[in-house]
Amino acid sequence: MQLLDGKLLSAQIKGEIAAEVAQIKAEGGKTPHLVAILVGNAGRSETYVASKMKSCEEVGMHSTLIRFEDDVTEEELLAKVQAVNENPDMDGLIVQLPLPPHINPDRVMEAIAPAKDVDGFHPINIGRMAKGLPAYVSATPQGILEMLKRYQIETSGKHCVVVGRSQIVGLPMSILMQRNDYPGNCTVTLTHSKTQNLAEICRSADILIAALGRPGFIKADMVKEGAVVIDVGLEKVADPTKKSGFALRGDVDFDAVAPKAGYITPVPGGVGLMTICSLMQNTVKAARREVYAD
Ligand SMILES: Nc1nc2c(c(=O)[nH]1)N[C@@H](CN(C=O)c1ccc(C(=O)N[C@@H](CCC(=O)O)C(=O)O)cc1)CN2
Repeated sequence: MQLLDGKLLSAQIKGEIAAEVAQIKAEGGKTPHLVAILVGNAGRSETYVASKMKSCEEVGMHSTLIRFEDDVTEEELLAKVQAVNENPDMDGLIVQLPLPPHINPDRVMEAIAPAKDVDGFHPINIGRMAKGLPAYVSATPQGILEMLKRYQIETSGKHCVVVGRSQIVGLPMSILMQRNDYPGNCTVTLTHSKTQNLAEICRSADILIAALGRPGFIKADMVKEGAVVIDVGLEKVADPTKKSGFALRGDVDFDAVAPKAGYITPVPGGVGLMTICSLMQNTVKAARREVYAD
């Protein structure tokens, strides 16, 4: 079994981004600028946004955090999105999810200018990605592709099973793994809560991507010997053995599955860290106007 080490890769990638940003600056170009909007403080959103801001600083990029209380109205939020859209100094904009229940996330995502949508959640970016056109690809799927590439994992002709059909991970991942490119050219099965014979389908996977948000759901008897196992889950679970009283767990029962897997991502230290790197990479692209020209 080989560990797919997100910590190691993200340190490498951040070094590469820092070098690219330094070069842009040396050539008199514009410093990439990421704006994050955080509404309230649901779950671990505060931690994730803080990590995004810190990463920008580490690679020499500008960042701005805009905070709203939980009771912000959708109109107020949309007005701020519009203001960032119109600000030429701001290259990329993300709105941290989840949003409070009174705000429609689809309406907010659609309000972000596609050229600044570095999360790749706007329907135009999802559609362009599906058609294989230049687009911002959502950060977690892009981070997984980067991981497969950097560990030179063969994907062509393999059976890739994606567990979970979320719009930000499962669905885009299934589209990306079937495209005629590397990583890709897989035969893909996208599974979800209504899928029958899930364990059997998972057992037939050469590449198993678990993104359903249920800690420890993927057990050893659901995994083929030698499979590549990618764990997107990240949940806080009670753990009395820890000083904090909790631990972070993925969707895969790591201790049971690891001895059977060919490659496996740890949680934490796997896919989550790659997500932040992809966001940085997309923001550099946005500053360079690589995906959408002015
Ligand atoms: N606007 C967005 N909202 C959300 C996204 C997203 O891509 N865009 N994805 C997730 C959360 N997420 C990014 O925002 C995210 C999740 C995990 C990590 C990460 O670094 N994980 C570390 C552990 C960190 C910790 O909790 O201590 C790891 O896996 O090692 C970064 C970003 C939902 N919302």
